[in-house]
Amino acid sequence: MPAPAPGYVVLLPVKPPARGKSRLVGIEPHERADLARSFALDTAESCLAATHVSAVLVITDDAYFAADVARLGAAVIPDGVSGDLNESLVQGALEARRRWPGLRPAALCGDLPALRSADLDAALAASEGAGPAYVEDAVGGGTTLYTAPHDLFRPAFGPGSAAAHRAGGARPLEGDLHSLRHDVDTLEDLEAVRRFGLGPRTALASVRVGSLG
Ligand SMILES: Nc1nc2c(ncn2[C@@H]2O[C@H](COP(=O)(O)OP(=O)(O)OP(=O)(O)O)[C@@H](O)[C@H]2O)c(=O)[nH]1
Ligand SMILES: C[C@H](OP(=O)(O)O)C(=O)O
Repeated sequence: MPAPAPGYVVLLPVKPPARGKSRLVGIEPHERADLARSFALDTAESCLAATHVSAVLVITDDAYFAADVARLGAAVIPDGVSGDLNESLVQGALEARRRWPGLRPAALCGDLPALRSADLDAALAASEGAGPAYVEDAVGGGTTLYTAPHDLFRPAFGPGSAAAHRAGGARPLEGDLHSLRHDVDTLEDLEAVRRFGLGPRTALASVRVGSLG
């Protein structure tokens, strides 16, 4: 009989919304921050609703955002190394291991405002097994999810991250996983994910952005 699937702790890094999502151009700074914050809260909520997710650990240096996401039920820690996403994820994984020793870490981008819990569950179920695994983004070349047992956890997010994860021994997860592959960097990306169903905060925030209406 196969061993039972491990539960996962999602590590969700979120740049302070007032500084993140700089490629959302042509809107006011407060509108960009409102969208960035909404993307991350909707992503967190979808993670918390996933069957294979037993905990969500948000990594952020924004105290206001930390309070908002904690109200949803996520745990929160600050960046381990400010400005270094991958090192902060490594430190987040160490903290996750201390808090939840039985859970496998999965790093997920916080800009998936149309994420469906079913897609996340499908990816996590498919990542069972010994080695690291990742989900390539819809554009190609980037990564939206990376998971590995603690001893092999070496995230390499950033430009060319899919190739970097592959070079590090991770296997790409196949399948549609549409809502999980579509991270939102631009307003065009936001339009593209509407067909999957925007999370509630993002839907409202996009109505508040007059130029999107
Ligand atoms: N905690 C933390 N999260 C980060 C950091 N850099 C990026 N992230 C998060 O990692 C995920 C992927 O990053 P990007 O798509 O590059 O997001 P971004 O930096 O807000 O966007 P751009 O300004 O367009 O580069 C998003 O959830 C970001 O909020 C960091 O230094 N610390
Ligand atoms: C974090 C990065 O995402 P992007 O900035 O390309 O959305 C990646 O794909 O590794």
